[in-house]
Amino acid sequence: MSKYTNGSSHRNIDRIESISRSPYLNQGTTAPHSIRNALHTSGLMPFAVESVDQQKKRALAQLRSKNTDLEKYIFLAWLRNTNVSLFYRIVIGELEEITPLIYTPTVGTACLEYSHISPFLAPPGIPDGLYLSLNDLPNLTQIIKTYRPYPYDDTLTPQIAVITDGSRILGLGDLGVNGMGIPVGKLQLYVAAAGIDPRRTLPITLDLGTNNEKNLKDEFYLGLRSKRVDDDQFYSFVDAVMKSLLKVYPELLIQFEDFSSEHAFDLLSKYRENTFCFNDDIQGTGAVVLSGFINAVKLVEKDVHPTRHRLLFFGAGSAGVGVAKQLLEFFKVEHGMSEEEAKRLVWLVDTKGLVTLDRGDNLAKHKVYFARDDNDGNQFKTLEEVIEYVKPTALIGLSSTGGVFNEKIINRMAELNKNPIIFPLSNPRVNAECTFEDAMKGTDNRVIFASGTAFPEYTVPETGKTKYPGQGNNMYIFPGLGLGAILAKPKVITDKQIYISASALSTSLTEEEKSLELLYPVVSRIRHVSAQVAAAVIVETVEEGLARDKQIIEMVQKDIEVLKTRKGKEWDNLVKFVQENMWDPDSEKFFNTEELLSKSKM
Ligand SMILES: NC(=O)C1=CN([C@@H]2O[C@H](COP(=O)(O)OP(=O)(O)OC[C@H]3O[C@@H](n4cnc5c(N)ncnc54)[C@H](OP(=O)(O)O)[C@@H]3O)[C@@H](O)[C@H]2O)C=CC1
Ligand SMILES: CC(=O)C(=O)O
Ligand SMILES: [Mg+2]
Repeated sequence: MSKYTNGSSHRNIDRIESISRSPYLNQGTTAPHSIRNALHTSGLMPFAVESVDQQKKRALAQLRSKNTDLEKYIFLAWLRNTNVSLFYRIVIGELEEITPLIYTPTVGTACLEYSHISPFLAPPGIPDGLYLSLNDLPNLTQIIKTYRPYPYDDTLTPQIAVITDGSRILGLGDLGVNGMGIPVGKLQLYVAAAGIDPRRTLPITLDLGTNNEKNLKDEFYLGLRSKRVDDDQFYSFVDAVMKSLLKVYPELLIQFEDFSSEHAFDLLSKYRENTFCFNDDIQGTGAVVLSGFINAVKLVEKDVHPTRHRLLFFGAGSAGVGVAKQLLEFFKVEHGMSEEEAKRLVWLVDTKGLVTLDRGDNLAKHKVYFARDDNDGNQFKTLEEVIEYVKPTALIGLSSTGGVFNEKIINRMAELNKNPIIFPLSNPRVNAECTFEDAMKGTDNRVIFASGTAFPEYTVPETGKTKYPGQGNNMYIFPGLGLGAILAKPKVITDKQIYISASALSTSLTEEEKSLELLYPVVSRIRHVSAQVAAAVIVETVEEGLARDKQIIEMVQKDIEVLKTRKGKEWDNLVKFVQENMWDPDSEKFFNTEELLSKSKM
């Protein structure tokens, strides 16, 4: 006989057990004795009932006692998988310290080690994310339906899925199923930075094999031990996953993440017109760099007219081309340039040198749009040669090639420009094209800088003045973009929503941040910034007639003109509305002791 057919008292015991073991509902050492009695957990921990502050203090002390960032990552994963509220309380309270531990750079180290560490990240039965392998093809819908990260809390359906196939994890290449750290990390930022309910997030890794020999030879590698499938199998598997996902969760927002570039572009163009989805590396990165670029343009405006910029992209993959396309929109929208004129401001470099139409190789589809045809037959192989030819005002690194912006390159940028814009955006830190310190030293401290992974501030020895690097990472965009879309409920994500998220991020800086010449707001403000990005996305969605949430349509439509200015009390009210809809580990709305007690008696 099944345990569920064994009478109501057994059902109640099952329920009590799943509440007390739920990483979401259990309160650990802060649970009052009334709760411990009701949940039959008295005696399972020492007598003391401590305050939330004390519980946080202990967790932080433990975290800080670890010797390496990977140990900290493992500790934090365990904490998240055993006590959700405590984990997010410390993340939200210490964003600057903890973001680099759950996201880039440490998530890169964790992904490299994922098969070695993942069995130790959570208690049995608590999954880190959903793995879907080629062998699951006949059962996809059933597997998706039964995936339950937190026992008991199964009434809430996921709102956002981040999905990867592990084929291009940060700048680390093909990591196969070890890429799971990325969807897991991104979704933690959705919770911490934008207040998506953690129970409504769905990290997914597709296992279609790996071409990573190191993984294939690693005795502990946990994915399929075969080479990646061909394109036909790839696209039909992804299609089957998409269909099953949307069958089970029709309203789900899907974020494509860290797919190899050609697949990334193809998947986006295949699904974007009819599915609620976006690609973070192409569109999220495009938006975050656009935002930093808008602020950089303002800083150098007195020396370089905005339409006179010359943008050199080192790296022509999903991120490089995605960013170039987004910057093109800026020149068109803000400066009235034609598409052809704006396109002329962009030069791409890949492993073969300057991307030109007459280079003699078969260009990948996504490179053709920006391939130059005005090079008079000349080909430029090295970055030095291209810099001499282009004389860029901005050098943007999305190549995963650590240190390639060497002293000579940085010095040359400083000779060519009063304030060179240098963005080494590759992740994790070891893959950044240069460090902030090198960029400062190589430009007599004149650089306008943003990197994908945070670098420490730099104090100029001669003046004692401290300068702060920008962090041009899509974490400033995707949480707010996703939250705005989830609230407004359009059926698709449009280019205009992406553009507006960049614009809203660029105007979200405080006067103090502007006075420090920052390109991005400080990370500790990311929750407020995401609310602003979300509010702007909501307004744009209503403006485009795509919003489907009645309350939002009513609220926004009547004040739409003033809301578009992102100023005034109407704007403040909309941001407040967004904030009220954000999940918060300290809110009674989400953790209510009385409710817990009544649930245990049901
Ligand atoms: N800051 C942020 O928010 C984000 C950062 N990124 C980072 O951007 C990087 C690139 O991502 P993505 O575009 O998807 O990756 P891809 O692998 O698709 O693209 C890398 C590009 O760099 C080129 N490249 C690699 N090595 C060299 C070299 N030695 N010289 C010249 N060109 C080179 C490649 O050339 P070829 O085409 O010839 O192979 C390719 O065009 C990653 O490190 C990723 O972490 C990505 C998204 C967001
Ligand atoms: C940040 C990010 O999305 C990447 O490096 O791929
Ligand atoms: Mg990515």
